[in-house]
Amino acid sequence: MDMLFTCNRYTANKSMDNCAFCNADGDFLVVPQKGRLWIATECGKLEVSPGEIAVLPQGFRFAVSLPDGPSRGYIAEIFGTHFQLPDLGPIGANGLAAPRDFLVPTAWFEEGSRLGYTIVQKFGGELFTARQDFSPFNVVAWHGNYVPYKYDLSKFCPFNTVLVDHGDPSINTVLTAPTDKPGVALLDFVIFPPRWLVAEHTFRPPYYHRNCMSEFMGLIRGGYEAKADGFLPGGASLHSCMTPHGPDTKTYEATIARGSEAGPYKITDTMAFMFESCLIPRICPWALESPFMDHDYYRCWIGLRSHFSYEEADNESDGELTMWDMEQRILCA
Ligand SMILES: O=C(O)Cc1cc(O)ccc1O
Ligand SMILES: [Fe+2]
Repeated sequence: MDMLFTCNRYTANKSMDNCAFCNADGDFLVVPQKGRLWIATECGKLEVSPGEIAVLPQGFRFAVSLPDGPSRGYIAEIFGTHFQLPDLGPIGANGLAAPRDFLVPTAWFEEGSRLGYTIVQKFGGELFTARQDFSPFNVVAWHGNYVPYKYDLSKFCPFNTVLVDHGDPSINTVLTAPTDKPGVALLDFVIFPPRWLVAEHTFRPPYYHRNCMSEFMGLIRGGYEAKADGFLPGGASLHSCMTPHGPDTKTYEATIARGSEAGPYKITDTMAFMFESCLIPRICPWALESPFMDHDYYRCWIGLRSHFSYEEADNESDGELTMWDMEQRILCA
């Protein structure tokens, strides 16, 4: 199976009744934004609240109930590989998402006949149905580690710069679906949790950049540090590879006004995330034609002006050659 991915938003106003779903194509990573999900799986039950995530691996049958009524959120789907914890590299043994915080269900089963029970199976991108007269949730015990699981994002232990410069968002990777190329992900699930900003002489919000990855972002709670206006919980943005982006004008001006000596500052009431992929996504007509598409998004950068001062700059390198840094991955302005 080729390594592919999809990014989706879901909305639901009705619990699944006498039916279950199964994805034969790939794994789902579910990010609820509003309303809890009670997910019955063949391995047992998971209750997943906004602020938590669930992974439903390829091939598991599951049924979702909505204890809080209408619900919405985001789903990433990956094909050809599975999610794993990122390699912590120089961070060492502790930090980011800890293995002990990933929770799996205990076995749970139901007995008795369930007439006309429907299994909806996604297979090769198409949906098929099958009828049976019993519940698929008749597994009394299981063992192994290929299993649905959930994770509470508030358990994440963020790392960040403690002196200067803005770290790459990969420092906040919760789960990654790797490719064969080290450091290049089919899909990284990255979060932007509440945390202290302490960097000095640094533009603290996300830098202006364009890069080789495609960035689908969502907001679970509160606001996002790079967008003072317009990015609301439940919304989504897509910056495909090499599309320039960065903080909106309001965020930029407020940051510059604080100056380079801004003291420690805690970002609170926020939980944004990113599905980041090395592949270039195609946007489906449903999304392109949505009445909720923000055709004025570009306006968030109108009025950006340079605060660069030629007099203060070191301009001694006129015409000189300098060493090429082969590691350069991101273009920042
Ligand atoms: O574009 C974004 O808002 C996401 C992002 C955040 C960050 O802190 C650094 C790079 C990046 O792409
Ligand atoms: Fe970005």
